Amino acid sequence: MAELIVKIINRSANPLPSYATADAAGMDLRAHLETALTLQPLERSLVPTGLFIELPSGYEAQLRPRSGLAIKQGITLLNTPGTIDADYRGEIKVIIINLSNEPQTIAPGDRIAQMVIAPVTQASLEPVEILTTTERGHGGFGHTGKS
Ligand SMILES: O=c1ccn([C@H]2C[C@H](O)[C@@H](COP(=O)(O)OP(=O)(O)OP(=O)(O)O)O2)c(=O)[nH]1
Ligand SMILES: [Mg+2]
Repeated sequence: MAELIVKIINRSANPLPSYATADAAGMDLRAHLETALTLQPLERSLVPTGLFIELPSGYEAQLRPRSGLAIKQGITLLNTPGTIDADYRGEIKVIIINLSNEPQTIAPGDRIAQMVIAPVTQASLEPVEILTTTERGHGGFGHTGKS
């Protein structure tokens, strides 16, 4: 696999994110918190990571939920996938929300999300009057049925 260099500053006491297995797609991000954070049902919070990255131009970082947190605690990312632009120099923060019926607690250092680095394609828009005809046409939103 091609190696891509991402510069990183870590202002937290947590270890740097890393790939947990040989072919893991994402690196887990940890909460940079002083004290535990409890979210009431449907409450959301912007959780700092203490991490600042510099991506090469032409790449983004996507912040995605962790499935274990989602199924066990109903915690997900409100804006999934969160987008970290290559020109962003601020702290990476994670917007978590508690979609369970009970209060849920995040402890300092907990792994709250995963970060996937992905290539970006920027497009040029070409204004036209007519688009090409297709079999699908305007059909969408369940147009082809369920089974
Ligand atoms: O979950 C997220 C989403 C975004 N960001 C940072 C990095 C990203 O480059 C910047 C802007 O994100 P986005 O474009 O999603 O937010 P916006 O509401 O459009 O803000 P802006 O007007 O600053 O682009 O905020 C995060 O730290 N966490
Ligand atoms: Mg934006």
